[in-house]
Amino acid sequence: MSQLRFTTLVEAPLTVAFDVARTLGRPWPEPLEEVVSERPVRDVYASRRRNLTHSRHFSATGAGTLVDEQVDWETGLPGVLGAFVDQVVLRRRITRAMQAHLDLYAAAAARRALEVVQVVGAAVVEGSRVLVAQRSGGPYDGCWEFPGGKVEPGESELAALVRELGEELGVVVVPQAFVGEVLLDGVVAGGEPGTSTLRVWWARLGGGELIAREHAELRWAAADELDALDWIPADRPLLPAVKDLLEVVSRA
Ligand SMILES: Nc1nc2c([nH]c(=O)n2[C@H]2C[C@H](O)[C@@H](COP(=O)(O)OP(=O)(O)OP(=O)(O)O)O2)c(=O)[nH]1
Repeated sequence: MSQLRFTTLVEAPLTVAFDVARTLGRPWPEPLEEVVSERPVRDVYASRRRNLTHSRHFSATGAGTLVDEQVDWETGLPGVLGAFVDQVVLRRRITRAMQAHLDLYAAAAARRALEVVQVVGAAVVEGSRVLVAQRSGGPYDGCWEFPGGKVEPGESELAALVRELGEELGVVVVPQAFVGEVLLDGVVAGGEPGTSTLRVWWARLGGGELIAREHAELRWAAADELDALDWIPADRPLLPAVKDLLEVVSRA
């Protein structure tokens, strides 16, 4: 079996990176059959006739979505001819097709990302506790969340994080590192349901006095208290990463 791997960093949230990749289709004219699809993290396509498999894995990073692709193929032709076709002819064709496709894809995803409202949240850590906030009013009334909000047009994600925490809690925060990203399946700011995501950053307090200006309650929660809170459901997949963060920060 021959194999090629490609990685592309796309300036787009997970959902956009995934959806645009699927809309553009495969780098080959020949249709492939879908084998696995787990939006927004993974898809696998295969062609039985050519014995070719194309897998993509999408993961969130601080700089955007990392798309990891792998192409496996085997013509099944015997002997030296088979080795030549697999190792030289097809390898060259697949490389060329992928490179042309990936340039177009990254540009299309970055353009589409500008139309999607992004939400940022902060995991503010002090010692071995993280700040959690209870929403007041609206569809998630009474649910716990990471304080933050929507990124405004033209604003950077981290500028939005600092602004939102200043507005909501009266504090200055200093972002430290990216924690994780989850899909928001509801409508955010009138956008298409399921396109926005929440990206959470570890942050430290840099000044000011905490005040709940918009929330019902603020609480410093230890790792073993997180699961029992009534979270906005979309946030739950982030809890393992936040617990890991608490462990690392409290040990440092
Ligand atoms: N801030 C925050 N929002 C979250 C979380 N989880 C989650 O699903 N959301 C959703 C709820 C809202 O639909 C959207 C964020 O909206 P928001 O109301 O907090 O944003 P905002 O401060 O910019 O709001 P606005 O009043 O200016 O419209 O993201 C979370 O942990 N933190």
